[in-house]
This record gives sequence, C-alpha cells and structure tokens, in this order.
Amino acid sequence: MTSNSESATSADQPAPTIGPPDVIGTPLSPTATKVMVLGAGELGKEVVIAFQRLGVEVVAVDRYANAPGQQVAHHAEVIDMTDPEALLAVIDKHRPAYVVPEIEAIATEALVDVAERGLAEVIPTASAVVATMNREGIRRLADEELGLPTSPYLFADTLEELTVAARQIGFPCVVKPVMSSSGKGQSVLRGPDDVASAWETANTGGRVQGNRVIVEGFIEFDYEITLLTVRAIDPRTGLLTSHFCAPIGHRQINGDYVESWQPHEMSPDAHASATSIAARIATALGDGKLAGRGVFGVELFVQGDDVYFSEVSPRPHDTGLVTMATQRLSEFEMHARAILGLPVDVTLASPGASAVIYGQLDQPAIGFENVAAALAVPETDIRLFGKPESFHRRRMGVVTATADDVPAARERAVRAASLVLPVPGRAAVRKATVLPPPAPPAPPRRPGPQPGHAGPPPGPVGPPPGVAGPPPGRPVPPPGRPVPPPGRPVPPPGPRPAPRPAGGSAGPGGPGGQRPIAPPGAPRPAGPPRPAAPGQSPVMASLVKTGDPADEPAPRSPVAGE
Ligand SMILES: Nc1ncnc2c1ncn2[C@@H]1O[C@H](COP(=O)(O)OP(=O)(O)OP(=O)(O)O)[C@@H](O)[C@H]1O
Ligand SMILES: NCC(=O)N[C@@H]1O[C@H](COP(=O)([O-])[O-])[C@@H](O)[C@H]1O
Ligand SMILES: [Mg+2]
Repeated sequence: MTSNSESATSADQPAPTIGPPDVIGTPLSPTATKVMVLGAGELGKEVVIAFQRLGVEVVAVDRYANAPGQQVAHHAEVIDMTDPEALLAVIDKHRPAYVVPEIEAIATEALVDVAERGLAEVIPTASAVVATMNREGIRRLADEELGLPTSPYLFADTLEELTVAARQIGFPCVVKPVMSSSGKGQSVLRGPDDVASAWETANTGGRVQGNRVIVEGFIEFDYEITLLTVRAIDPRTGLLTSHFCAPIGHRQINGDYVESWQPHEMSPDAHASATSIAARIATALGDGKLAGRGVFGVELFVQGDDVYFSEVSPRPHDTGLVTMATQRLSEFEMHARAILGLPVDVTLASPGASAVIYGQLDQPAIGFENVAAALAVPETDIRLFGKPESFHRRRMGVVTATADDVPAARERAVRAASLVLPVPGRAAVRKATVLPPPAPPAPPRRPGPQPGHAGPPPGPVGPPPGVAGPPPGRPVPPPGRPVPPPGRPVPPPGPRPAPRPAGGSAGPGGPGGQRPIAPPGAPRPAGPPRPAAPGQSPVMASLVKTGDPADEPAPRSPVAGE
C-alpha cells in the first residue's frame, strides 16, 4: 500500500456523473473506479476491504495516521475532516467517483458543495449526511416531517437552557451532544442535580467541540435493535429497493455497544412497525431517484409491540459487525455493492453474536495475548483493528461467533473476547511448543438448542474495570430475550437461514448441514463467576465477574411476559 500517494487518475478528468458505474476499472490505472472513505476506523476498514475485493481503488482518510482502514487502502490521507477546506482539497486531489462518510465528525458543508458541483457522488446523499451528522437534523426529519414515534426531546445551547429543558422533559432523561457517536459525551440524568455534570460531559466528551445538546426523554424499552436496511438497485427493475436484514439485538453500556447478536426475535407486530419505520427513514434519505444507495443502520427501541425510532447511521453500523459471521454478505460488502449499483443479498446464514474487545490500557502499540486460546472456542473469529493507540475504553477488536442458536453464539463470543488480553507492546517471543491444551471437542450439532449451550453466556464482555456501568436505575434490556406474547407464533424476523456451504466448516454439523434458526434467545440470568481461565489474567477474570449488567442491581423495566 502506498501512503499519501498521488492518485493514478488526474484532476483534469471529466467530473463523475451521479449514479452507479456501468464498468468497474482497474485500480491504480486511469480507468480505476475510485472511492474515498471519510473515516477509516474499524467500520471503514471493512468497507475498504469490501471495495478492494470488487476491484475498486480506495483512498482512506482519517484524522490520525495509520488508522485501521488506511492500513489496507491504496492511498491514505490524514486531515482534519471537520475543516471544510482540507476536505475539499483532498477530494479535489484524488477526484473519487464516490465519497463515503464513515464517522460523525465531518464538515458536511463541504460535501454539499462537492455534490452540487458534481465533483463526486456523496453516499448516500449529501443532504442525508447533513441530516444525520447532527442529531437535530435527523430528529426533526423523523418527528416533524415523517411523524415517526420518538422519545420526547428538546435542544439547549446553554446550561440555563438545559436546566429548563430537562425539567420540561422530566427525569430520567438523556443528554447528548448533537454531534457525537459511540455514547461520547452522553449522560443519563436522574434528577436536577445531574444537569450541571451532564452539561460538562457533553461539552468535553463529544467528537466535535460545540455546545448544543439534545435532551431526550428516557425510553424504558424492553430491548433495542438495529435494523440494517439496504437501499440497492434491483437489477430486474432498475429501481432502488429496500432490503431488510434480520434484526440485530445489542447491549450498550454508557451509550456504547459491547455485544450484539442476530437474529433478535420480535413479535410480528413489532417487526412490522420496525420495518415500516426503517423503510420510511431510509427512503426519505434518498432523492427519489438512484441516489441514496447503501446501508442504513436504523436504531430502534422496542417496548411491547411499540417501536420508537432512535437514530440512523447512513452507513454500516457497529452492532452490525456481527454480520461478518452471520450473513452471506456482511453489511460492509452490501454497502460496497449497493454503492456500485450491484445487487445485494440479505440472507442470514447462521445465528451469531459479536463481543467487543476494549483497549484497557492508555498507550500506543499495545499487544494482544491469548488470541489462540480465544480462537479455540468453536466457531469464533477475531478482528484486531490495528488502532495505533489504545485507550482504556477504546474499541480495539471484536470477536464474532456462530452457533445453532443466539444464546450459544453469545456465550462463545463473550467467552472468547474475555480471553483476549491487551498487554503493553513488546516483541513477540517465538514459542518452541506452540499448542495450548486442545479444546474439548464440540458436541455434534443438532437442530435446536443444545444442552450446555442454550444458557446465557458465562461471563460478559463489559467495559474495563474503572469504567462505570449503566447508571443506577437504568433498565437493563434483557438481551436475546424472546419478546413475542406467549402462544404467538414467531416467524423468523429476517430472511430464511441459508444452508451452510457444502464441505465448508469442519464444525460439528458436518458439511452441508442445514443450520436452523433456533427458538428465540433465552432470558439471561446472571451467571456464576468464572474462575480465571488458563493464561487469563486476574483482571480479565474480574472483568468476567463484574462487567455484566445482569450482575448489577439495576432495576428492570417491565417486560412482556414477566
Ligand atoms: N432516549 C433514550 N432512552 C433510553 N435509552 C437511550 C436513549 N437514548 C440513548 N439510549 C441508550 O444509549 C445508547 C446510545 O445512544 P445513541 O445511539 O443515541 O448514542 P450514539 O452516541 O449515537 O451511539 P452510536 O454511535 O453507537 O449509535 C442507545 O443505544 C441506548 O441504549
Ligand atoms: N458508533 C460509531 C462507530 O462505532 N464508529 C466506528 O468507530 C471508529 C472511531 O473509533 P475511535 O473513536 O476509536 O477512533 C469510526 O471510525 C468507526 O469505524
Ligand atoms: Mg446509536
């Protein structure tokens, strides 16, 4: 890979027209189909890889050098993406056909300019990026224009305004900077005493400096999902069509995702409402023609059969990292395909789960021990993002896992992630004897839940010690929990599961075994503390013991069926 290299195509080429290409060229040649990804974190890295597999030339831009996506792209650029002039200059330098935002800290006015001048197609559209980059834009679109159900909300620019707004919304409420993500700068307020610290947190913790905040009423949801919605061209009609992936359930701590799984079962009514909301928001973010292509991560809170729109990412979603294991095409592959005007496929191949690996250390160039032990957990995979610097609470990697059902997949993902140990960077020592003790053989795969695997994950992936869990009083959604009313039939929430490829995995199901979607996930009671695994540090063992909100004395919201 070259770094900061000159682009192969020159700036005097004709400006690209909007819409998908009728030909994909050769990277690093004048015929290249060029994409610029704005933001090159873990999600951007997978988008870059997906484009590269399709023979696309990729420029990865981020605010710091050696961002994960830059390590796998053809070209890397380091700029302040909130500076419109710097952004315009880098787009002008490379002249990509497509500009693909990946993060919530971009000078969107520059993207509007780029789109208006026909310099590049902004994905999904410049106006969608403007609307979603700022919580005010998307909230007003969803509520005032589309009439979607949302939490009550107000905006505030000063501490005084926030004090009044929080009182009006009522407690508990949630305060967030209008420009932020991954829970940065976010607080749950229990009462008036929490207002000043929430204001301070919002002003210092967001991704972008600025004072405006949103105050949202706290929704006591039963569970929350991401409904990945793909706007792609149907080759039979030539029209943009919405495709819906199976719902992804997830668990968040302090506004950041720590675990996700797919599918998350829903009642038919809730699923219908979720799909309708997702279709309306994704369609509204297009232009009625072929613009607006790509993946949308529609975040929804579900309370019984009622579904509330929370927000939408007009790009792949962090909780959707699980699709690298569960779907025939990951959300990243679908994003690349949809942008290029290629057909997508939302087939669910297997139930699965993902669990986050946090940095736990504040230093550059850390290492990860016990990866082999983690991957000895059956049907697991790992992504170490390669972020050059670790922070205590920075997402540095993720484990994905599949199994015959979601609880078993979650157990595997969480167990494997908890085995991985971030350590201060050091040169690797080559081992004379490599193999750890062999893992016990996996039991033969049977359709439906398996004894010993149907239970909850034995230990959670949670934030590192010292990072506060959910605020007291915060309802902990029961992840993986079946929600449909008792006695109601539960259709699979997404497309049918596909047969596993013949001759593929050496897993217990054997080649070509059809993997059924098992019944909905089981309730997740607190598991007993786990002893430290061989090679596992006491820190990790304590993490396993203490990080699970299921272990925390948080009051729970009323849940259907309880
Ligand atoms: N109004 C609310 N009521 C209840 N819980 C909420 C509310 N708003 C946010 N949350 C909780 O906080 C999480 C993060 O909120 P939100 O998605 O708005 O933050 P974010 O910074 O945009 O995070 P991300 O970038 O990961 O989507 C939600 O997934 C949910 O668990
Ligand atoms: N919820 C949004 C999200 O997950 N975004 C992902 O996190 C990266 C930033 O990570 P960093 O803060 O560790 O640099 C972004 O680049 C994106 O990949
Ligand atoms: Mg969110």
